[in-house]
Order: sequence, then structure tokens, then C-alpha cells
Amino acid sequence: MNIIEVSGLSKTYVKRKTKEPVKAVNDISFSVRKGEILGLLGPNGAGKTTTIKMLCGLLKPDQGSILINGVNNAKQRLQALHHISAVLEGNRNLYWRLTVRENLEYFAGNRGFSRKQVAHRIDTLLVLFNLKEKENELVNRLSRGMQQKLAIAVAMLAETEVILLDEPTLGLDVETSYEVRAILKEIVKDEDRTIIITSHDMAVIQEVCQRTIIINHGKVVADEEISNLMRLFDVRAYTVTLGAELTPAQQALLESEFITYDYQADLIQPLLSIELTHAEQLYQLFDILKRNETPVEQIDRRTINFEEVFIKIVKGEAVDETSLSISSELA
Ligand SMILES: Nc1ncnc2c1ncn2[C@@H]1O[C@H](COP(=O)(O)OP(=O)(O)OP(=O)(O)O)[C@@H](O)[C@H]1O
Repeated sequence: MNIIEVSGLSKTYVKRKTKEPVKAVNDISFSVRKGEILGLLGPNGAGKTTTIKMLCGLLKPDQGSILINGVNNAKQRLQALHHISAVLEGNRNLYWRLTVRENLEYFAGNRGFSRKQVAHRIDTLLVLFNLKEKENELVNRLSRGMQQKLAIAVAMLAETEVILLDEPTLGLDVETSYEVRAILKEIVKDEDRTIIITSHDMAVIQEVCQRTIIINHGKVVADEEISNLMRLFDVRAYTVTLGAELTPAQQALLESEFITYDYQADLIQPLLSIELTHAEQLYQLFDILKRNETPVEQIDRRTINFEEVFIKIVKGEAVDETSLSISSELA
């Protein structure tokens, strides 16, 4: 069952000074299943925050619709928003003059829970978020990382079905970022909760999410299970150990035929790193090597990381069904 249905969503801002229009989100459609952990990835200015703000009702779309649990968030705003909590970057929604525990109690009260009802849950969250020792500390005395953890804990407390986390690890030091990722991995074990995370941080998306939607210039450029994306690009990347050096003519041919090509001649055995876009390119590679009877000692599939996959997609390397069928053909 889909808990979120977004269709044809668009938003254009008008720059204050120049009155120039900026198409931040351009006809985006996607759906999210109940219990799914979705990563919204994209380079700076891609439209991630704008999308999140429309999902949680802070921004009105110019076009398109958002259904949360079947409820249209433009038509029945309060009813739709009842299902969502959001932690937005730069707006942690905490009360700075209240302590950590008081913040949790205050927001629980806002959702209609009594102190008694949530006391145990607050204790559990304080332990999970490693904030127990700070429970009586004022929020404005906490580090940025602790404030971020508390903001996520507040969102968890509401027990809404959907949680939106905008850049949950942005600006955190390495250790706190690791801790937040570990907490998120714990949280996502709860199969009933749907979480959408936006991030520049590949580690967050790769470790925590099952599926990713990559946005670039306001458009969806990939919508896939992360494991499928990795498989697709992994299967294209090869290193070929050669028994002799390539001639300049062979190198020129490889350079013109393959999008990603790297040749290292100064090793004990020359090494060719290459990526294929179609299965047939493997034969093309062998043809070029055969021209000069270049011996092939070994062919290995190169392991590619998620960051490389992301850069490739943003640079416009197609991720479509044809590519996926190529990947299974080569696998
Ligand atoms: N209030 C605004 N007025 C004008 N333009 C805006 C406004 N907010 C965002 N934009 C522009 O809209 C585009 C999308 O911005 P958005 O913040 O949604 O992207 P993002 O993917 O979240 O980027 P980042 O990762 O840098 O936060 C960008 O070009 C941005 O400059």
C-alpha cells in the first residue's frame, strides 16, 4: 500500500531582486510504500528541500497533488498533516529555553499525550539517542549534534506514520554523523514507519535507505532500489590486465568508444579500467585488443561505490529498463 502519492508536482520561485523565475521542482511524481525508507538525493539546488516542504504542507505547490494516506494535503490539510512529522534543516523546531526532557514532554503534550503516558517512551528515546545524561540540560546549551538528535527524537515521539528528515547529518562532525546514522538504522527497523530522508551524504542514504529517488534540476532522474543501482553500475565496470602495452591507435579508439576509460601503462602489467554502456561493448573492446593481438591476462569486475553511481546518474548516464536488462545479461 502506498502511504504517499505525489503526482505532477511543480514549484517555481520568483527571485526577489531580479524577479527571475526559478523552477525548483518540475513535474515530479513518485510514490512511497508504507514502511519504506526512501532517500531523496540530489546535488545542491536540485529541489529536495522544496519537495520536502511541499510534502509537509509548508509550501504550496503550483501544480500537482500530494496524497498522504489517501488524504489530499491541499484539500484536507490538517487531516493529512496529522500523519507527518518533519525535521527540517536549519529549523529544528525546539524550545531553546526548555530542557531536553521538557521539550519531549511539551511536544508529546501537543500531540495529545499526557506526561504519564509518554514517560516510558521518553526514557527509551533518551537512551536510544544517547541523551539521557543531558535530559535536564537547556537546549541552547547543547551542541548542534545533540540538538539534531533531540529534534529527531521529538519527531519519533509523535508516533506519526511518516517522518521527513531533511539533511539529518548536515554540519555534524564525523563522530556525531556516525551516531545519527546508527540511530537511524535502529529506527528504520520499525516496519510500520515510513521515512523520507534528503541528503548529500551518500553514506546516510546507502546505509539507511532501501530505495532512492535522485533529483536533478527539479526532475526525477532515477527512482530505484539502491541494490539495483549498485548492481547496474557495478556490472558495467571492468578492469582488464593486459599482457602487453596498448598502441596509441588502440588507446585513441578506446577513448572515443567508451565513456569511462583509464589506462595505466606504468605498472608491472598494463591495466585498463573501462565501463560499458551496452553488453555489445564487451565485443567492441575485444575487437580493439585483437587488432594488435594484445594478450588479455585477466578480466575483473570493478567494485563501484554509491558515490560514483550518484555522480554518473547526475551527469546523465541513463538508468532505464534497458540498462537494467543489460545488467542482468552481463551478470
Ligand atoms: N525562497 C526561494 N526563493 C527563490 N529561489 C529559491 C528559494 N528556495 C529555493 N530556491 C531555489 O530553488 C532551487 C531548489 O532549491 P532547494 O532548496 O529545494 O534545493 P535542494 O536540493 O534542497 O538544495 P540543497 O541541497 O542545496 O539544500 C535552487 O535553485 C534554489 O536556489
